[in-house]
Amino acid sequence: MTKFSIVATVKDRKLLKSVEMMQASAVRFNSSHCDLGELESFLEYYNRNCSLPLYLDLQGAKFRLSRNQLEFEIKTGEQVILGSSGLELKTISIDPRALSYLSAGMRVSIEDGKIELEVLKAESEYARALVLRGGTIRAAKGMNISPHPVNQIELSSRDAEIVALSKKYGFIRYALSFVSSSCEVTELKELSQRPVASKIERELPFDRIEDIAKASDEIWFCRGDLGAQLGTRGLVDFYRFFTRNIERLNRPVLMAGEVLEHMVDHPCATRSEICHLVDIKENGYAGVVLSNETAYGSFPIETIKTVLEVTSDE
Ligand SMILES: Nc1ncnc2c1ncn2[C@@H]1O[C@H](COP(=O)(O)OP(=O)(O)OP(=O)(O)O)[C@@H](O)[C@H]1O
Ligand SMILES: CC(=O)C(=O)O
Repeated sequence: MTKFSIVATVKDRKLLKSVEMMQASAVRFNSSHCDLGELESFLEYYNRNCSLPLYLDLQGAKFRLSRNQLEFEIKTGEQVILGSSGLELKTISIDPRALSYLSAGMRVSIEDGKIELEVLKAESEYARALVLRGGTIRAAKGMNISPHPVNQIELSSRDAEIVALSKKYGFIRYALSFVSSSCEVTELKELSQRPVASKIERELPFDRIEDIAKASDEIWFCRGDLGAQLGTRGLVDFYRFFTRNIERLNRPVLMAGEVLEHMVDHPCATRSEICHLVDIKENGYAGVVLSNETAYGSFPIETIKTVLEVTSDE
């Protein structure tokens, strides 16, 4: 029987040795959180020091706040600016592609729904929004409007540059965010000649997901963004339908997003997390992708240990 995969996200080189010693199956590094120079030096180090496969996560069609965004708190009930303006309000610097889609009344979610805004007024350079649920604004965090308005048909120039600098490494594979068609995946595979995991992060007709799977080596079911796109009930309905049809995809499918989220700041998982983890395995998922738990959580090694303990066949 194939081993249940554990992909551990890291944000720098510090955890690599321990992740390898814990027998994780692969490492994930998100290219959206660093500049190309930092990425190159991380890859050089990885090449010399880690023998696990490395998924390089590409932004694809996903919207994010700017990497230069300053950190600050926003409070429920206050107004903020999205984009840039001279108004005396806190300014959240968003993906320029997103601005043209904003209109009054639209909901904007930041960091998988931790922060919620409602657009009050949209201009060409900026939008004014009311904070419905406050929190801390941080650089490069994901942003969602639903339904996601961008269907990418080719790689962005930044993603193509990342592929050009990374594909020489034999340990590299790619995880492509917000995929909506098989042609994006085919382009990436042809350009890189490397395996590609397609991240399902928005609702798509199942036959489209089947097409994407045919072009991909692996599928990741990404609950963080799916939850922001679909809301609670929508996520549950999509998850149930997807899971019942998982065998039709004929590819390994990994579960990503809040797998053992409680362990970001607690040494143990909740009972419901561990029971759900074993259900995921029974339902045909081939593994999990750990995100916050290993990227910045306080108990990364304990998290990997817990997944091993719950999912091992012995
Ligand atoms: N290279 C990095 N540098 C700094 N912080 C990072 C880096 N990689 C991850 N992080 C931090 O860890 C968090 C989790 O990383 P991860 O890539 O799983 O999340 P994400 O930004 O929500 O993207 P995705 O939705 O693609 O998972 C990030 O939001 C960020 O705060
Ligand atoms: C992992 C990821 O991208 C998500 O859960 O949205």
